[in-house]
Amino acid sequence: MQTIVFKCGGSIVDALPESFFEMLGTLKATHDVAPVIVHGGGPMISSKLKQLNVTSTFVDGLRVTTNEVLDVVEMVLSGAVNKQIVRKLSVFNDKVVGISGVDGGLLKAVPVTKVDQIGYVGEVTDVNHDFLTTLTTNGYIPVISPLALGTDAQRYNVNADMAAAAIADCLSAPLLFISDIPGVKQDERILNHLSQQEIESLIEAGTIYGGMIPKVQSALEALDKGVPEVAIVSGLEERAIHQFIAGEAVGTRITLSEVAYV
Ligand SMILES: Nc1ncnc2c1ncn2[C@@H]1O[C@H](COP(=O)(O)OP(=O)(O)O)[C@@H](O)[C@H]1O
Ligand SMILES: CC(=O)N[C@@H](CCC(=O)OP(=O)(O)O)C(=O)O
Repeated sequence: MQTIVFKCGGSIVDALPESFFEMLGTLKATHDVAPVIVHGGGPMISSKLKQLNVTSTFVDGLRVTTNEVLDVVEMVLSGAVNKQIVRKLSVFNDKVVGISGVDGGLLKAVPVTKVDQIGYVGEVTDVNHDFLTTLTTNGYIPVISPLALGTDAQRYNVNADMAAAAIADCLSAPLLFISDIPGVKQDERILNHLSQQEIESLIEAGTIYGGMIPKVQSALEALDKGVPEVAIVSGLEERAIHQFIAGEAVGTRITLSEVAYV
């Protein structure tokens, strides 16, 4: 049985069709693939913060997270968004379990170091492999919200792309980023393939910006640690997800070095 990590971005969660949940919910039966789902919810957090009159800003695609912001992040991600995905998947599979990275010691984190004064933003240092594989080998589909535990019961807000990459690394599983765009674009053209060097120049040039920065950086980090395959696709392209499972070219495929795109 193969495991694949699917990261569902907050940008697309609400627009995902029923057929998407059916495909993921029946993946074990149809393809002998165990899905592990990691989700975001950035737009939903921003909208709840706005409603509560709490200001929040981003640095390089990461949300500056005060304790007040953290309360909202946890409420929205581990509450509303997580349970929405669990409910929609449960129509097609009884064994869907929604957890946050805080549960079962799933994700351990330390404060991020590459950005100053960003507050309670964590980077994952440890993933509980036993816990995850106990779930997947018993047929459960984990749906994971990206909060993590530090020392002294401190919670951290982890960018969902970074959490998904750490989980894919722990499971040595292919990683598919499901977003609201069909791939990384340059001048409105989708780039079918991106190497580390190309990514660095596109960030430098401002062509890759905002939430796409942690996505491509997490992809590179995952590949560097041995994750076999990483791609970015739109959640509205059902065929793309089937093609990824079949090992075919989809969306934007990311690799460390320049290789001929097959
Ligand atoms: N070069 C690029 N190509 C495509 N999208 C880009 C690019 N640079 C930045 N983006 C932005 O990244 C967004 C996807 O990242 P994000 O909003 O964080 O999505 P998700 O919720 O799926 O993690 C796109 O909707 C787009 O606004
Ligand atoms: C540190 C940080 O930025 N955390 C993210 C977590 C949610 C997320 O990553 O959601 P998307 O996948 O929809 O972007 C945030 O607070 O928005």
